[in-house]
Amino acid sequence: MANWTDCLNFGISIAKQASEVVLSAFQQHKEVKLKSSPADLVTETDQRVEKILISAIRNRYPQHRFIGEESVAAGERLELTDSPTWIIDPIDGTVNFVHRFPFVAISIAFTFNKQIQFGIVYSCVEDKLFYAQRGGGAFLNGEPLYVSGQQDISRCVVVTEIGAERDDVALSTTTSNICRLLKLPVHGVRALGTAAVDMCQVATGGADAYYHIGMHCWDIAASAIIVQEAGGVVMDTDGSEFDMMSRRVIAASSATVADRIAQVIQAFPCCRDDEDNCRCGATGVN
Ligand SMILES: O=P(O)(O)O[C@H]1[C@H](O)[C@@H](O)[C@H](O)[C@@H](O)[C@@H]1O
Ligand SMILES: [Mg+2]
Ligand SMILES: [Mg+2]
Repeated sequence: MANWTDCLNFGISIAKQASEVVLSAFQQHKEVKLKSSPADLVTETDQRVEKILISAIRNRYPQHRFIGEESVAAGERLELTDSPTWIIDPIDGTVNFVHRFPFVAISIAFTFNKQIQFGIVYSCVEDKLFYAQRGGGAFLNGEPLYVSGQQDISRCVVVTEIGAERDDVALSTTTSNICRLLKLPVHGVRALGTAAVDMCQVATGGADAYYHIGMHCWDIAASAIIVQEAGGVVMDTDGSEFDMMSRRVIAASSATVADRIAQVIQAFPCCRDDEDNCRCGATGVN
């Protein structure tokens, strides 16, 4: 059984180093480019942080492979193999970063044999380091994390996102899902603007569930294992097993709450991340 602890520790150290780049740019003016929609932004800092992370990892682990949000956006093929693979979102919450809304994270997941072995989500402005290794528990700044265990949907705070998809079908599905949950009722619905930090709230017990349709593997792969190792449940919105490439996810404090949300919400169609002609994450931005 391979032990990836050295990779995890290296990942944490480079996430903290890279966050210095994010924080030094946070208050500065940013040049913004558009990707898949007018709400899907990228800055030079996103691209620079991804290059810093990948070159540092490649230098230490030359045989490892990468799936990086901005590399895919620049046209690199997205292919998950059995090889050790780093799945990187250099800035999760780029809209927040551009607007100086203080929830931006570096998200790094690591897979082997296509199974997530560890995840790191570093919320830079908050200085909150979430991480988990398979079988080793979940932590926030070194303290163990546990989900709320809530079983009653009417006592839940649910986190979701109004993503970058702004076509009529996505918007009507997204808003009707929120209305259906509010009518159950749930205690509240929240959105921080970063899928990774949203989902980590479930691991802390501060939220009881998170769901999203349309995000990408790099948005949620790290936080998925953090929720699982905190005792939570992660699955597809249709109730099937979690599939990080499907662009649909429910993370919850319990299977009861996850199943209830799967009954209530609907998904809009979007191509899989690993679909060859899926151009949702890539727009040839250089
Ligand atoms: O900020 P990025 O890395 O682009 O990720 C966001 C994604 O683009 C949005 O569609 C989602 O709604 C956010 O939750 C992601 O964090
Ligand atoms: Mg993201
Ligand atoms: Mg990003």
